[in-house]
Amino acid sequence: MFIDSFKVESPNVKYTHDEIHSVYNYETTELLHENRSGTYQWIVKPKSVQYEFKTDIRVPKLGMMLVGWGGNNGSTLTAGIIANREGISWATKDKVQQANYFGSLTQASSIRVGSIDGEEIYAPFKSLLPMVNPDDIVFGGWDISDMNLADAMARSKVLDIDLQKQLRPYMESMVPLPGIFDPDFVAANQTSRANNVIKGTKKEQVQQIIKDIREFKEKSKVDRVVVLWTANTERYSNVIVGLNDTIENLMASVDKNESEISPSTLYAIACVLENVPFINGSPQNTFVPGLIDLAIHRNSLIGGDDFKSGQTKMKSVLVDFLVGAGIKPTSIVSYNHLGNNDGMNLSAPQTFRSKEISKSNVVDDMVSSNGILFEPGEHPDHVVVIKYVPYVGDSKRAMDEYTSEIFMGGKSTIVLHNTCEDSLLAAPIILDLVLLAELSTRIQFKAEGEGKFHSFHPVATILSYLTKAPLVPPGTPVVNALSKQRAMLENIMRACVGLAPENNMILEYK
Ligand SMILES: NC(=O)c1ccc[n+]([C@@H]2O[C@H](COP(=O)([O-])OP(=O)(O)OC[C@H]3O[C@@H](n4cnc5c(N)ncnc54)[C@H](O)[C@@H]3O)[C@@H](O)[C@H]2O)c1
Ligand SMILES: O=P([O-])([O-])O[C@@H]1[C@@H](O)[C@H](O)[C@@H](O)[C@H](O)[C@@H]1O
Repeated sequence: MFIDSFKVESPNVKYTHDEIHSVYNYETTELLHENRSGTYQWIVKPKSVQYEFKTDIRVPKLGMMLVGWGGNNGSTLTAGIIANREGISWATKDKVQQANYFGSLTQASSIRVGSIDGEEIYAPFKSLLPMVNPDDIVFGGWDISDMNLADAMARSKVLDIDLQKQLRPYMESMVPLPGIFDPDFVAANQTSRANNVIKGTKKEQVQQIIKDIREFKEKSKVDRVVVLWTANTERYSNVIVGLNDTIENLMASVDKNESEISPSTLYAIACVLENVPFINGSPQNTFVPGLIDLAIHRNSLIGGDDFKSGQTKMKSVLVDFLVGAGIKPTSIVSYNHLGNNDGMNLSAPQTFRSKEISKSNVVDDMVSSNGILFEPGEHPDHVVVIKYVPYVGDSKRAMDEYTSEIFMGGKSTIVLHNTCEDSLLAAPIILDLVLLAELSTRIQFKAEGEGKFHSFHPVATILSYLTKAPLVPPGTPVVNALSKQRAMLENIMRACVGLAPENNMILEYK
């Protein structure tokens, strides 16, 4: 059965007019490696830590500023939200299609809240905590191409033409602000697009982005802004001692107009200085060490990297299943081709290399979780290929071959083939990233013994379900397995309303 909403009644949860306060017992373990009677043993001690969560339920009016607004993802997301807001339907060759949010964790997935009379009861994911309604989001952003959003939607060739015609009047007046462009960081084939760029030194460019955010806030009367990079994949920046390794060195490099500071890092600096959450949807190392330190120092949310949309999402499910089932994946070969502007930009070796890195590390945590299958340091062969094939446009083809060793020396090969519009996968992920980033800034918590409530660590691991290469604070484990990432997010939100983590035991029926 599906219910629309629910309220938790518990001595551990208090609702006031502006917050939900919950007291939550976190059941965890403490590990010790101790010498007991001459031999070292691992001792695992269950432990319970009491936490308090405070969630501000006053949902702000939210502005979403996209870097690369006029790209395939940016124009598709803008179009999709307007179509949902306006209740637009359109004729396809199969049927009359209604706008929807399929593919969005927050808008189109559900959570289990319990069972009654032998029936499981589910509710919308978004009913867990008050979140911004996508209908109320105000759009803005930057693009190095000055094309308005209606023309950009047509250029991207993603949405049905009947839908595009209906959306055009809403999108024609939306024109991206000039962006920071540096041809050294993207493929040479992108330069012809760059007719809308911010001039000046790097310091002046950062100042311009700050001014843009302030003016956008003022004009659109939003309370909060989240900025998200969905612009071209850049090459990796070189991380160099003295250049970008500390806050001071990074800021001094901006002042000195050092060429190795990338456009994405400049946008991120501006956001951190303005205390505006900044999310990186592409694979490059925007978050150089000096920037991570700056975000920590100013307690300003940063999250990334690289939307986990298609092939990699499948990989973080399939390899988790294989390793969890005691099957040993030994070779993973992932190939895809696509013909959109993203594919064209990735045809240069240096930008492809950024993607190769974010797509390759995704199985590491699953492999290292099973020492029965894998020796320390042993990894499956893992190859990632991307090719640019203009004819297929945004309709990405992904082909994967997984070979595994099974019982008694047997071999199992699984082959997957997926054809799908890349931007229709990414757009709902962008929406979720922005909504969840905003929500997480309204949550405060403290563990027993901690005097004051505080926010989550500014490096937002809570967003990792949505990214290929989750950015984590130094010394924090990276989790790529999709089910674990989803459970982490859902369980933290459940804790905020005093609900236990979903444990799937269903003991009441055993
Ligand atoms: N679609 C997916 O499934 C998916 C998944 C993961 C990551 N990504 C990443 O998302 C990004 C966007 O993808 P897309 O298909 O929309 O690409 P796109 O090329 O269609 O759009 C990128 C836009 O960014 C603009 N741009 C480039 N550099 C800029 C800058 N410095 N400042 C402002 N604007 C700039 C371009 O003019 C373009 O309009 C890519 O980096 C891609 O790798 C996409
Ligand atoms: O999420 P995923 O399908 O593994 O990865 C995708 C790649 O396969 C594709 O080549 C690239 O252009 C997209 O931007 C995205 O990164």
